[in-house]
Amino acid sequence: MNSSDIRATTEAHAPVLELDRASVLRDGRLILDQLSLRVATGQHTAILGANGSGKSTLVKLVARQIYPLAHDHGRSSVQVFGRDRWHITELRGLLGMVSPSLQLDYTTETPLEVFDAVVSGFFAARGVGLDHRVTLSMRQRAQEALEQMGVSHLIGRQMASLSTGEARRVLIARALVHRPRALLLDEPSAGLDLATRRRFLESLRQLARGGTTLLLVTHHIEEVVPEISQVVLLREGKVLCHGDKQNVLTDDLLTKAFAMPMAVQRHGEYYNAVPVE
Ligand SMILES: Nc1ncnc2c1ncn2[C@@H]1O[C@H](COP(=O)(O)OP(=O)(O)OP(=O)(O)O)[C@@H](O)[C@H]1O
Repeated sequence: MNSSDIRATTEAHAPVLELDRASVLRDGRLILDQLSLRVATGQHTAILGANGSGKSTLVKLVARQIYPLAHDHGRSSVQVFGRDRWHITELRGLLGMVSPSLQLDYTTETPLEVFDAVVSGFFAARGVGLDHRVTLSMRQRAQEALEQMGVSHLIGRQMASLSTGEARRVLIARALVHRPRALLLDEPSAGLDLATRRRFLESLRQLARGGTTLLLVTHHIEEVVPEISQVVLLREGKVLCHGDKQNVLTDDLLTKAFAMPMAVQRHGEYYNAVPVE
């Protein structure tokens, strides 16, 4: 099945993500404990939590790198675009993913040129191999995605030579070659300076406005771009609270989530939180 067939057979209105009491056990420890949440198409969402709250585990669960405990009633507790079974390359066509560990894989010293890094997204491969048939339309799409992320000037450079912010944009361009319905971004602005972070967040806003559902997993409240309406707070592998951003980003709830007195600040359409002395 090619990616357009997959798109056609995947319900257009199925939620991006639906967790129904999903639990994950690792090394005998319950790391995610009966997590329930729903992200509808177009419902840009941030999943926030302190270190160790279970964010990376949740990302792995959605990416099908790990599996939840089975329910007695048989229905899987994790549905992505209305399905629980996915071939990973099929899933990438609909749900683009960028994470710090992916970035590490693509910026090692093993040579990889920027355009190849992006166009090889069509083959879910690291770079273009002899058995890959890169069509003209793939090339055009890769070029468009690089332009969309403002990094087409980097074509010809090696991935290992890019700054953190440049590499992050290139990897988002790679995820965008399929025109995914949603993007799952794990700690997207980690390692970016303040100005680069703001510019980067502006490009995420444009993607959101263009119809790509954003699913942001982070402990940085300031990454919650204005388009994000829903916030899920995780604490110790459980959903502490989820709902509209203005009801969740409160002193009281963030104090509980981070186990430290916190004060929420608003800067225009952005939020921040600082520990209270
Ligand atoms: N394979 C594993 N075996 C045992 N414990 C694990 C395993 N993977 C994660 N954990 C534990 O599960 C908890 C949640 O880990 P996870 O990496 O999901 O948290 P996180 O919210 O992503 O943290 P951070 O923000 O620090 O990356 C942590 O206490 C971690 O030590």
